[in-house]
Amino acid sequence: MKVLVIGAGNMGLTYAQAMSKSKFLKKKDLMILDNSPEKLLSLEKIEHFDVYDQLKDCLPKADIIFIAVKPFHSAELFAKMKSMVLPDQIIISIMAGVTIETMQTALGITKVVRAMPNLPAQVGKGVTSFTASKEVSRLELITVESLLNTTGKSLKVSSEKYIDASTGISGSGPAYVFYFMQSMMEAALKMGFSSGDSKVLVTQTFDGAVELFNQSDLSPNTWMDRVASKGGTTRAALDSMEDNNVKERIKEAAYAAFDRAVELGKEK
Ligand SMILES: NC(=O)C1=CN([C@@H]2O[C@H](COP(=O)(O)OP(=O)(O)OC[C@H]3O[C@@H](n4cnc5c(N)ncnc54)[C@H](O)[C@@H]3O)[C@@H](O)[C@H]2O)C=CC1
Ligand SMILES: O=C(O)[C@@H]1CCC=N1
Repeated sequence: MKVLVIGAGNMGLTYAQAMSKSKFLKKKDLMILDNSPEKLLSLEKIEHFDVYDQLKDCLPKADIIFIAVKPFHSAELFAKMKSMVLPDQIIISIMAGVTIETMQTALGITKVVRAMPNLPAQVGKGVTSFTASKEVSRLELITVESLLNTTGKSLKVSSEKYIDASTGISGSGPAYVFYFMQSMMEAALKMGFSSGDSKVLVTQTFDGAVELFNQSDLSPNTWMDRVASKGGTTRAALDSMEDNNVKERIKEAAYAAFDRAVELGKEK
């Protein structure tokens, strides 16, 4: 089985590296294509896969084509690919918003998987939701799932609605966590801690809280109650967040990303 990754950016390169190190693919089974000269230069230093700058040299050899360019580059890319793609090739797209139907029409093929990963894939802790057109067989889907799992966990969803929805939760989600971290680091700095000390206090707090949560069946609400003493400091902080409707604002933000994913799918 040969896999071609188109777009060697944050996500494409992450997936290429994870797949190349997995037991599913041998070195020569993984190809990567980019059209940026600087990117191609940096790829030369990586030995795990063959690097290309022309579709005609790699696309016909691929069984699975992984598309990881920005959504606004997709139409131009599809136009170039259309005359070269073969009916049996499977497309896996991780582009936000771009629908299965759009890809089937633009490429003139039927086997399309839409997936939504996230950036922690870079450290093997990603989560990727995915769904497929009915033409992708059960066996092919098992192969696809194995490839997606090389970057962490995957979740098969029943329709594309949930791909757009998971974009608002897990796809964009790491940025929400970083937003929270940044806010806490800024508060620590304001309280007089050095930037190094602020980083230690905040990162260890996130790491420890997630670890605690993962090692139990308790809900976040229960854990909040364990931290908060009656009339104490944590309650003062949680009350301040409640007074400012922070929870509602976070939900709105997740919906803004969800809505934007749907919108991206309608843009030409
Ligand atoms: N960055 C993230 O956290 C996530 C990104 N995504 C999706 O992944 C996709 C890629 O995002 P990033 O990796 O962040 O973008 P990026 O900008 O880092 O990488 C895109 C790469 O595609 C290349 N490219 C553009 N047009 C091309 C073409 N016609 N042929 C070959 N290569 C081409 C660019 O040179 C660049 O190296 C996007 O569609 C995004 O929606 C999905 C989930 C998370
Ligand atoms: O911001 C974006 O559009 C992409 C999709 C999910 C994360 N990054």
